[in-house]
Amino acid sequence: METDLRLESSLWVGSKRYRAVLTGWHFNWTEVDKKNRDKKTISVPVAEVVGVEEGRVEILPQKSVEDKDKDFTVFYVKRSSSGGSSGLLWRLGRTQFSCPSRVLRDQWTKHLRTALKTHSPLRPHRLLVFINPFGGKKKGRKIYHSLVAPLFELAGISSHVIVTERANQARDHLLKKDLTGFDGVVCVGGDGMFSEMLHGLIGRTQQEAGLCENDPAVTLQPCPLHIGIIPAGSTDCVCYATVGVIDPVTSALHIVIGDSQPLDVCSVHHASTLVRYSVSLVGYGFYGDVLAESEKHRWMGPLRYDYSGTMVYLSNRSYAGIVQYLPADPLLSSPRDKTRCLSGCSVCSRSTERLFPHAADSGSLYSSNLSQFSSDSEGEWVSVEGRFRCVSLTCMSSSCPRSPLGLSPSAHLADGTGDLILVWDTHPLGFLKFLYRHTSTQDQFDLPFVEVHRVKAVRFSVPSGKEEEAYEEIVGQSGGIEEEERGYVETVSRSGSQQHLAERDTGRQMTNEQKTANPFLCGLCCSKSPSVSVWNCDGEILPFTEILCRIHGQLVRLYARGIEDGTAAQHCSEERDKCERRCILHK
Ligand SMILES: Nc1ncnc2c1ncn2[C@@H]1O[C@H](COP(=O)(O)OP(=O)(O)OP(=O)(O)O)[C@@H](O)[C@H]1O
Ligand SMILES: CCCCCCCCCCCCC/C=C/[C@@H](O)[C@H](CO)NC(C)=O
Ligand SMILES: [Ca+2]
Repeated sequence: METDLRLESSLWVGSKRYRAVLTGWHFNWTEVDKKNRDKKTISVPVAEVVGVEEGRVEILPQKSVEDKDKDFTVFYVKRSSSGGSSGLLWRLGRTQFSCPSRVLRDQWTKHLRTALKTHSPLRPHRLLVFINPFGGKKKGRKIYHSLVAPLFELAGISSHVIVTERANQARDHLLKKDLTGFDGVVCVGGDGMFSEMLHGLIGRTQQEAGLCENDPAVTLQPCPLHIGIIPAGSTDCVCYATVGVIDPVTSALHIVIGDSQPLDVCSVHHASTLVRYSVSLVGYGFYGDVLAESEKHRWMGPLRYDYSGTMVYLSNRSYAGIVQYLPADPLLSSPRDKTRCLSGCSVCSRSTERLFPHAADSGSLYSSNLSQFSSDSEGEWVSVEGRFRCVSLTCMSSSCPRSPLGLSPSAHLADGTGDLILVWDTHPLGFLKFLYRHTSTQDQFDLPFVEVHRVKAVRFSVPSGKEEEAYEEIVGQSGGIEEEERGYVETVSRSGSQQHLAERDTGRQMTNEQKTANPFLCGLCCSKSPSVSVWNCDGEILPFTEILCRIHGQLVRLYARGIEDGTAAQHCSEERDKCERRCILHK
């Protein structure tokens, strides 16, 4: 009874008879009672089948095969609801089937394997894995070998593993070494390790394409290799924001089945030079200060962020700045439209068509000649000046366990824009309210001193008097912050094009930047407030204050699928669980 990939037959799970059907996209099995009536159906998308093995196979705690020649075992993604994860937590499901004959068993295994190949074209075959042995609780090696490697083996993925011996080893490897034959790279660590992957892969891709990363106006080439993140750090924000949970097994399963999530990347430039790339937060003021303060208390572990957050909050600082931004098209989406970027997000899908208009013709996302920035940069820049508690630019929601909806709950992972959040100076209780709203579902933008703009580029500079003032602070002649300057400065002006803006990053500014880079680092221990903060770029402190940021739509791809809508995914999984429980009871 088979046509192409379709296969249908009776199979047994334990003592129960099932009618099993492979339709190409789905593998279903329906319990049939003694009167031939259908009972519950379990349906697994072929794309979520991890592996198919002959015999009765277990892989945990270690691989064992009972070679019954009429049996086969199917491993697949099973959604778990434990810990309130709404089905975002994935586990390896396993069902052992018995066939009436060996011929039928071979037909099933052959058809299922062919269906996998046909319907999951992005499954990796060969991966380059970097483990940071010192990340987080220093469990990277153990996490990889006990939880991840068995899943890779089951899925037939061969991996080349490098345990790093120094910071930036992974980045340098990706920049210089032969990467032929690899489908993707995987980091086992935290956001810092992910950042190494990001810089290595983007840099390598631009080198090979002959593009200059320093020029913010250049359209960068998207990276051909996918990035997988196995969370094993003390901050795993990128993993949380793209998968929805911080769990090595879930992330390994997303890699194994070849999920693909494009991601916007922000390039940060100073004086016409690339400083860093970011996917999450580029933040000045509060978030920069918290990071700088937390560096002094690394020994506290992840608790250092809470401690430093409190200290910085109590220090009650605001900073003068000029923020210029290039708004994104307001007709496409808005940071206050109350939507969430979920798996299969329509805003991001429409952006793919806009960002890669020729991809459908050529069959590849990577072969189109992009002009996303140049064509859209015709829009006008907006300029605001005043004192800010914080200035944050985030390419994604930047959700994390501390702030489950994130810095900008309606931001999109892959729409080619970022959200610029301006928190003007306000009284301490107002700012506390703003911070507190990050932890709840209350709208953190519904406050009179907060603005949010969906943007394609941002430039930040310090008012000219402040540069000199900051310099004087270093050499000990400064007068500090002038009280009457706190609060709004109602300047909204229009300035020239992005090209023009880049040209205005002069050598003179760079000299002053270097002068102003350091005073904050001793800020909290000094009695006087510094007049400049530092930039927090995905958890790294930038050495410059005056920067230009530009968002590059979908520059990299992760082995992830964004946040799934819990209810739909959960329903299928619960049905599957019920069936498995019944089978176990009847054994
Ligand atoms: N073998 C190594 N020795 C020292 N540093 C390393 C090594 N391998 C990677 N690193 C660096 O360690 C930094 C932190 O690593 P990672 O992000 O994996 O862990 P983390 O615990 O989340 O980090 P953090 O301590 O910043 O919270 C990264 O920026 C990376 O460059
Ligand atoms: C009164 C309660 C105050 C609680 C304030 C909680 C605010 C939480 C906001 C978290 C934002 C996290 C943004 C993400 C940052 C990452 O990019 C970066 C890299 O890991 N992490 C850090 C710590 O900078
Ligand atoms: Ca975005």
